[in-house]
Amino acid sequence: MPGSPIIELRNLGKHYGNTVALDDINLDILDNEAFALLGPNGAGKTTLLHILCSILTPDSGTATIAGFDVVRQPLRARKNLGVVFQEPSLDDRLTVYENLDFHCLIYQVPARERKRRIAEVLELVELSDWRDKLVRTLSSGMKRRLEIARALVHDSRIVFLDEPTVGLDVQSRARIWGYLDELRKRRQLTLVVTTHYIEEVENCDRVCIIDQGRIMAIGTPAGLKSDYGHQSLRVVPIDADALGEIRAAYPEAGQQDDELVMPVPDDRFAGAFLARYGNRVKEFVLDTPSLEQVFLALTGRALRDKEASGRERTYAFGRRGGEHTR
Ligand SMILES: Nc1ncnc2c1ncn2[C@@H]1O[C@H](COP(=O)(O)OP(=O)(O)OP(=O)(O)O)[C@@H](O)[C@H]1O
Repeated sequence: MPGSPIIELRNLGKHYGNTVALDDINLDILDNEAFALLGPNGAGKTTLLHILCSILTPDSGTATIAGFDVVRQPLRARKNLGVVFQEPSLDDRLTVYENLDFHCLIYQVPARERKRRIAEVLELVELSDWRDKLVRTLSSGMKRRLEIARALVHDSRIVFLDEPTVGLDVQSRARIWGYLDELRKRRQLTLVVTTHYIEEVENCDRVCIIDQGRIMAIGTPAGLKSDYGHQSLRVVPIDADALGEIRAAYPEAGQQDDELVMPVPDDRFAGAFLARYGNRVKEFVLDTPSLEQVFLALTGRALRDKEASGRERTYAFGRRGGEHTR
């Protein structure tokens, strides 16, 4: 169960020249919750995570992790943090084991514990059999799993994942969420995830919708849907006459090809429509509120531009030969 705040942001601001990346952000993330930052391209998600990791310095405001200020006490703030960055950051000239061992060394994991912890995280992400393989021989899905293992190996209490599933196929994405769920059952862990896959944030305890550096709404997926979503009725009339008749009766209906979409204002609406036009339609679907609708209502945009950016990144990654040697 989520507990008290473990990450606290107060009046946090960050500019790049004239671009406002974060505008007066106030936010508490709770111990042991799965928290999603959802926003389109350029919303400020990566900037926020980079400030929390002490990679970037904010222009104004404060951010603390477990009570430690990320600017004044960066080492202590980072001690309990595991990070999976958007861009792959493994050393592909080393083996799976060596990557993890090196990370343990940096985080001062005692030598006698290293082997056990590495074996544990490799088992979790199903890479035990790949322990001695060079990272360059792994598929992109396996590399992501290894990065997750690396973020966990120093027993981090908080894990940041910046677009952990971007560029992966549906099965690999489901697998990664499977590991994260399993992990949260095994131990206390706060997950902070940025994603543009709306279906992924349904798994999270709370979702923060961010756009142009500002928080638009925070809540549970169900709470956001009931506060900002709405039901809609989609019908396909039997012919052009029926379509014209229904359009005239419901001028608020939107039209897509031969389908009409009507906002549902109350519980009686669908029944009343059916009683009147039931024999004039060949398809009738009552859509439940979705987070997509919530996002659209709050930002005035769909998340599609973000998808293009994810794809571009994947292509860029492919152009570099699918490898990263940072
Ligand atoms: N180094 C930089 N120099 C100038 N502008 C930047 C820099 N990094 C980010 N920005 C701008 O700041 C804003 C926030 O970017 P940020 O990368 O934090 O967004 P994001 O939500 O993580 O999007 P994405 O997932 O596409 O990276 C954007 O307008 C972006 O163009």
